Amino acid sequence: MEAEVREPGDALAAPAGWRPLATHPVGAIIAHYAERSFVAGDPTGQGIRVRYAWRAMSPDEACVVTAAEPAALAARAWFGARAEGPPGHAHGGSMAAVLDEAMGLAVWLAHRAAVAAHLETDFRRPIPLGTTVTAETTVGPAEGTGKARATARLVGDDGTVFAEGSALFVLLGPRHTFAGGGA
Ligand SMILES: CCCCCCCCCCCCCCCC(=O)SCCNC(=O)CCNC(=O)[C@H](O)C(C)(C)COP(=O)(O)OP(=O)(O)OC[C@H]1O[C@@H](n2cnc3c(N)ncnc32)[C@H](O)[C@@H]1OP(=O)(O)O
Repeated sequence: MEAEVREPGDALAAPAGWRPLATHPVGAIIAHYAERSFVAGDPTGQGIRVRYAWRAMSPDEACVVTAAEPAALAARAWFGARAEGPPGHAHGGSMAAVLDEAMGLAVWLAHRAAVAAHLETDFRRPIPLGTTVTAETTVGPAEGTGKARATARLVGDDGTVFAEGSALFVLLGPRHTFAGGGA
């Protein structure tokens, strides 16, 4: 039987100073993708619920210069009973999945469509089921022929850092074939 887990209520709302992702011109496309994704695609389910937000970056903050409107991406993420790993706590894979997608979409927003080539995760503290955290992301500039590094961390509302991730993304170009799907 699944444990009783506190519902997020309004906790998934965008943090102060942030706006829903769908209100950004590129973010609207990303939000469309997120609606179908394994991570954010079940906004009322008992697994992971994720809601993305963006804010404009000031010129001195924007290490990314390729985007027309440099924007930072954050997510609010809630871990429900179906995201369980250790009893009463979030599965590490669910935490890594949130980090991965938040970084990936941050790279999309900063550069263009990309996929993760390499992902690292440090689990710092267990996340009790029913907790809502903020996924904070940073994205570096484009490197070489089309790569970008990103970081993300899952932070509780009391400042607890639950997990940290870093990843290398390959920016998709004409030689890549990720536009379609299915076997
Ligand atoms: C309309 C448009 C729709 C588009 C629609 C897209 C749908 C996508 C949505 C995703 C939204 C985000 C979601 C969350 C992010 C995921 O979770 S994405 C899913 C997980 N990732 C994957 O499935 C990717 C699987 N891997 C691959 O397809 C290929 O290995 C890759 C990553 C595309 C790279 O292939 P490639 O471009 O042929 O690679 P290659 O030329 O060998 O390497 C390019 C560069 O990357 C480096 N590199 C490659 N792999 C690695 C590695 N593992 N470690 C270190 N360096 C590496 C190479 O050394 C090289 O560096 P340079 O020589 O340029 O300095």
